[in-house]
Amino acid sequence: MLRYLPVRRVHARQVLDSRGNPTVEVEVTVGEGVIGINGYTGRAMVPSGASTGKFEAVELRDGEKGNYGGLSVHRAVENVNTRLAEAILGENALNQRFIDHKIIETDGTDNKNSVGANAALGVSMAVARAAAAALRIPLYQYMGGCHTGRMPVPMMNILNGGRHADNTVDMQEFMIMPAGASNMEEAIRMCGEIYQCLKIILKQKKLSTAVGDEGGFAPDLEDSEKVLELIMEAVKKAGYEPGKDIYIAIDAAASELYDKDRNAYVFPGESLMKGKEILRDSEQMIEYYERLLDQFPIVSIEDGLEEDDWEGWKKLTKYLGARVQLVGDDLFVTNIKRLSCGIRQKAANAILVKVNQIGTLSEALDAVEMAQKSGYRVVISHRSGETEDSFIADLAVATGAGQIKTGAPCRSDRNAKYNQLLRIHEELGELEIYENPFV
Ligand SMILES: C=C(OP(=O)(O)O)C(=O)O
Ligand SMILES: [Mg+2]
Repeated sequence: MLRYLPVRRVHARQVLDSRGNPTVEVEVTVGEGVIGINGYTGRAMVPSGASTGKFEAVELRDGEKGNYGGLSVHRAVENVNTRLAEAILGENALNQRFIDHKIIETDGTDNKNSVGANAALGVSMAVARAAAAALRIPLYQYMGGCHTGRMPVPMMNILNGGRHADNTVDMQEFMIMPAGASNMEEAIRMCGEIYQCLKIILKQKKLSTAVGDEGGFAPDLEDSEKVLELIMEAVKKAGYEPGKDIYIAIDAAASELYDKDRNAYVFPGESLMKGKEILRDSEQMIEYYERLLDQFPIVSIEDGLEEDDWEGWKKLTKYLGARVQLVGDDLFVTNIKRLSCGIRQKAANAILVKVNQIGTLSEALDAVEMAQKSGYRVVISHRSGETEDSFIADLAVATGAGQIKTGAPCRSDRNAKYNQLLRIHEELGELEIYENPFV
């Protein structure tokens, strides 16, 4: 029986992400024999956010001494090749929690600012991949266990705004959810068809079909209502019924809109398009969401308020929590300390899980477990800066999260995840579970 699988080699290098910025790639080789003969290698690439929460673990970049305008990650790469390698060489790759403990101990800070969350995560994910490879089982099964079979409903971001695009749309993400599909393949097909219909509609209306960071279209539009009307049109044009086959999810990314000095959320694009300044305070934001819920089949609102406004989040949850999923992204940053604070206060009712917000796989899994035990829903998520690594597709299946947010179906960094889900769909066959999380 294989109980001890020693880490034999740890190696990192700098590669590029989907925004053309440097990121960390790590390879970990495990096994008894000579490297390359009896060893198994796992490789992982680390994503990167643009609208990062201020409580996230720290992504280490080189700054003034680096290149790529300071964005290079040579220091993080060096930390993998020296400090983290020393810490885990010879340790058992089958004990992910112990490996992650060694990573956390080596870093020694609260927010991974010593080795860098990018260095930490690259090692953590690569170890999991190598272990799964050595056991010759799929990654989702290694992380999720023998009963794994629940596929995630995609939250597919087809219209980008906020920090992810240079248009006048202030809210960051407008997503479609094929809750009416019967399996993963159908879900991805429905979304893909709607995406193409949206492109045709935008073209007909002489609106831009250029895309934002996550591959969603990024035209200049007046306000969120206009965005949602266009999406409704695209859903119908593709032959689907809004509110039955397709639901809507929004990521307001409100921390990015919040102006502390004015204690209000500023909508610069809407202000520009309407020729007057549009500001909303916390209460007005809640009223605004309520109006949108009355008009459109929205089932999920992420980061509806900013990351420090616990009182606002409590109110938001009290007023709208029974009606809609309220997802904490910047609010929780995949951190069990912040999540338990939210659970205690009844703030939000779901968590967005981004592995690089916390920096190790075990800590991300702890956040998923805490949420699920507390009746909070879970959405596994990509970052706006992504790579061809499809790790989160396996993670979404492994955790049975039921939802995945991983962008539009038109860029290889996003399709890496959808294509992996299609492979898992094929592998699971009739045993696949695909359910509408909102019934
Ligand atoms: C994916 C997101 O964006 P970023 O990666 O820029 O934080 C998000 O805010 O949910
Ligand atoms: Mg978000």
